[in-house]
Amino acid sequence: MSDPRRIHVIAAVIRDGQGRILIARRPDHVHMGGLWEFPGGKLERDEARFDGLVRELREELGIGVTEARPLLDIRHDYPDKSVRLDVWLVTGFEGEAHGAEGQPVRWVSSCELDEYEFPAANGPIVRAAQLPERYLITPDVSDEAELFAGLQRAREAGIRLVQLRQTGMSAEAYAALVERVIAEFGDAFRLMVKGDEAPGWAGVGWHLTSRQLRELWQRQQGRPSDAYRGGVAAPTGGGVAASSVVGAPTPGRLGGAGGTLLAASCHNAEELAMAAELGVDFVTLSPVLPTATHPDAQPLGWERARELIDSVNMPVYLLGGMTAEELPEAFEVGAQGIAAIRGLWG
Ligand SMILES: Nc1nc2c([nH]c(=O)n2[C@@H]2O[C@H](COP(=O)(O)OP(=O)(O)OP(=O)(O)O)[C@@H](O)[C@H]2O)c(=O)[nH]1
Ligand SMILES: [Mg+2]
Repeated sequence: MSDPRRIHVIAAVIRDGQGRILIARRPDHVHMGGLWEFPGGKLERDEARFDGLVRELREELGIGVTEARPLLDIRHDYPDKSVRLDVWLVTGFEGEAHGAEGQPVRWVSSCELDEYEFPAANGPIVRAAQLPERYLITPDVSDEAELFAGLQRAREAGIRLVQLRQTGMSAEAYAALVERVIAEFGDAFRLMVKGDEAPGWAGVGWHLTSRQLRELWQRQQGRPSDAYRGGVAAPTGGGVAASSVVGAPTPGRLGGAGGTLLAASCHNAEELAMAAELGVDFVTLSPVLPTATHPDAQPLGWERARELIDSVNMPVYLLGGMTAEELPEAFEVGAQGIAAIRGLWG
């Protein structure tokens, strides 16, 4: 299972009370020298992961970790070495972080992360650092006032990522609704929309159905990246974010937190692999638990969810029977967090 030649690295996304994140610059002479990184280093033999995290942050930054949880676990093969980047989110620490080994360190907002150059493996880590732990998918509601009241409650509950999922609407009516939601909640939410092509509104992301994911993946096979990008109608308003990750293996990607997020709905290993190959920013994986809306669907269960999350290097939101109560279990199996319709619709 685990390859003994793969180097197990613990890295930390450290978030302060204002939501800023700490990055450090790697010395010029080391592997990936001169690039920015999330502080951390190699786990020692027989060392527990949390102990390794605490040790590395004491050595490199002079801080004592008091609160942390796993954020993302990725495997990456550089030409000269293979790493497992075991990334933790640190939300509590004692002491003032400083470059204890002489390295420059900087506190930056999550959007500013896009402006720094990181090693190639770091793209998904940057995305995980920028994405919240709850992803609200709006339920079908009969009237717009009810929808807006629910969105207002979501905003007050601190929800920041929302998919506007209104079924049975014409494309025109849906587009008009999106514009009213942007006018009312544009600053509060990262909005994700459905549709046959990439949305044209600045900052609004596109959430692919699994059928669209498959079509997009098939169209991309054997095509140069430009053809792919042209083929899916790259967003006009938001623009395509320049990838800040050196040598990122994601030709033709539409994603980028500063630009337009691209997400996909996945249900199995095959769809997850397609999403990974397309370089989407994040996915939902469902159904994890039985739900009233899909009583016939066979739920994955937590252990299968864990295996599937482990098979890809992307932030995964678990969907299906999720409420905020399931968050600790979702983190435990390696998820970015939970996605829900009713479970997050206060
Ligand atoms: N700490 C850290 N390492 C990363 C990141 N991204 C990434 O590809 N790596 C790779 O993971 C490995 C981590 O090694 P490191 O140099 O930090 O290890 P360390 O602190 O234990 O130092 P050491 O060289 O003194 O043993 C390097 O090959 C580095 O290129 C990141 O964001 N943070
Ligand atoms: Mg290090």
